[in-house]
Amino acid sequence: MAAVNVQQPDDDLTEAAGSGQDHVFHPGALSGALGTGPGEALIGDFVPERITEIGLRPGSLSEFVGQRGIVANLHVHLNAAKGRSEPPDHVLFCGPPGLGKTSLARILSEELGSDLHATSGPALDKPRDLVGLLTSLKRGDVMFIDEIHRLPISVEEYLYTAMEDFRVEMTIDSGPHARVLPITVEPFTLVGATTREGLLSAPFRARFGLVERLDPYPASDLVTILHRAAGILGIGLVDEAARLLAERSRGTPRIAGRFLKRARDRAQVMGLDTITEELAGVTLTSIGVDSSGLEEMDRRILRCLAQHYPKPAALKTIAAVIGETEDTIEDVFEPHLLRSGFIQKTPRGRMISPDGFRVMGLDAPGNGDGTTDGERPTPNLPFE
Ligand SMILES: Nc1ncnc2c1ncn2[C@@H]1O[C@H](COP(=O)(O)OP(=O)(O)OP(=O)(O)O)[C@@H](O)[C@H]1O
Ligand SMILES: [Mg+2]
Repeated sequence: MAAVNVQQPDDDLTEAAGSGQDHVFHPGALSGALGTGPGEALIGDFVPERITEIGLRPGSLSEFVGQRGIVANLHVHLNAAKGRSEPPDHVLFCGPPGLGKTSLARILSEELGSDLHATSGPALDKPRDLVGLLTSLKRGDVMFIDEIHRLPISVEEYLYTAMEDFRVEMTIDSGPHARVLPITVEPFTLVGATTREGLLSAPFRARFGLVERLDPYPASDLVTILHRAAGILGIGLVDEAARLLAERSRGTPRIAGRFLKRARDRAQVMGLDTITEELAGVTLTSIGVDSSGLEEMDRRILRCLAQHYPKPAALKTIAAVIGETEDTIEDVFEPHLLRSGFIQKTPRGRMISPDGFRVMGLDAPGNGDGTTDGERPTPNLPFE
């Protein structure tokens, strides 16, 4: 079993293992520690939430549901690299939060039978922070950098020679005594994950042999993911309930998993061993998810845009009004609102669409088609 070496605290792993930095995590230890196989946790057993999150992660490419094009590409590339006894090319996973980028990075190292060294862009402040990480890599290991778009430019440039030539240079001393020490790095695979591909510089992006973009999942894939997760959590889930939860999950497995866990809570306190459609519906209502899959924050954004109408609202304004960061609005909330056609991006800011007014139960002012005289929203621009 491959080990996971978390150089910097990584959400679920360090929390679940209750340790800090430089932790080597063996995925197989989880079920051992719990005294159950991953599918054997019963309702009422003490299974901390973050641990169940790890258990829900698909462990191999064959367990990874959906994103068929990406899975097929990874299969071909991994097998070809294994056949040549070479580490695979560097891989970049791009896409909105919760679609499976981290899961794929872990799967990659599992499939290679190599160790995963995980860190994140903001944790690497200076090139020096990279040296220890790079020199600890063994041949064929996977170095995973989450939020890679947040790497400082000096660290990014330092990575270039490591990625291309498997060597780096370290300057020792300063002034007239300064010496440059060349350091060789074992051939490795860098896996980067980003929710903001557009923020990566072109030379950096060009150094990844594979750039894979994850798309939101169709409801049918989410139904499969939910049934698998329900099996792991040890709760029954009728098909209609799975469909309802899937349809409200904005194409995102993480959200589907969250809804499932809330429905399981409700089933548990009611003494039920199966999530029915009715129970799923009550759960969604209780956590503020409406029939269009909108949550409270989405509604706040739409309310803010409706108040500005017919003027577009700048991202900064929306952030101030709803009390969220601009990044979170762009990464987490906006993609779904844009995809559903509830908002539009214009060159001067965001605008609510006629469908946006409708979903909020408001009358669209103006010409009835979302425009007022002299004001015509431009079509949605592609995601950044
Ligand atoms: N294809 C899939 N099949 C089954 N479960 C999945 C799949 N993709 C994601 N998940 C589940 O969704 C959760 C979130 O996935 P993951 O952490 O890999 O997303 P991410 O893209 O790295 O998100 P972020 O950008 O926020 O880091 C995981 O716990 C995993 O259980
Ligand atoms: Mg992630």
